[in-house]
Amino acid sequence: MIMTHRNKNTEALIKVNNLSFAYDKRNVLENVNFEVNEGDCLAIVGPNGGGKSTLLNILCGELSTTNSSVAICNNVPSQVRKLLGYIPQKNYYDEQFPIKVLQVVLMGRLGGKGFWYSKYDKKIALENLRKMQMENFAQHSFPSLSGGQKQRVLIARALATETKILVFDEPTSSLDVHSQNLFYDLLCDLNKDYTILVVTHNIHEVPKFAKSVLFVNKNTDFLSFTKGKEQDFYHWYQEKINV
Ligand SMILES: Nc1ncnc2c1ncn2[C@@H]1O[C@H](COP(=O)(O)OP(=O)(O)OP(=O)(O)O)[C@@H](O)[C@H]1O
Repeated sequence: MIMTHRNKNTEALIKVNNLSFAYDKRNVLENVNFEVNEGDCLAIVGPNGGGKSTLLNILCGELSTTNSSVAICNNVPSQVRKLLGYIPQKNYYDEQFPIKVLQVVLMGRLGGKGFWYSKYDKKIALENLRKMQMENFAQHSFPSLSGGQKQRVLIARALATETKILVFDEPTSSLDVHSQNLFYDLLCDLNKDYTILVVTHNIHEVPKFAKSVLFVNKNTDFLSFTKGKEQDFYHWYQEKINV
């Protein structure tokens, strides 16, 4: 297992440099440093309350920092929100609201231009539904889909923003074992075209998809993952969690 340092030949997509963040003067992230290269598939792990969601919110531009400690493609996150496609753990639609699958994906095309979609937007939405093998569900009611199908639609919505980085928050928490395995196959497939970040508590699933791992517990530690060296990863994780 090779620890911590990255190949510097390519410029990192995400650069975090001496990031600290506090809620009400209480630091929840302290002196955080890491980089994510294009094509990486990064698992973000750590205990409850360690700061994973806070870090994601900063990367997605939802929480701002006072200095220039975070750069996405050399920009401040809030200026390049479209570069990160966030796929939430749960969907936040009212389960009774009769929104169609295609309308959910078209939301990925809203970009400060109001609720107006062009033919091109519709083409992009349908193309991404096809990629997720959900094209035949375009006119179905979104709330009527299964958890796994909803997840594929939400991925299609993120892809429709023409994003570079896909960000998953606890993606397998409501999936059965078969759907989890299908999801990890899908993740590896998506990773051919997109850089991926996955927040997970499912440590035993990490070796199925991760190329690197970030442990977050106020501070962070970064690990490059080597296939076949899973035991090294588990030891590293145990050491971190027992501190
Ligand atoms: N909006 C907020 N205001 C004040 N404190 C907050 C807020 N959001 C999170 N916190 C606190 O910040 C700390 C980090 O929370 P965060 O949700 O980032 O951790 P996490 O690693 O994502 O946790 P989990 O694994 O439980 O989802 C926690 O102590 C939490 O109580």
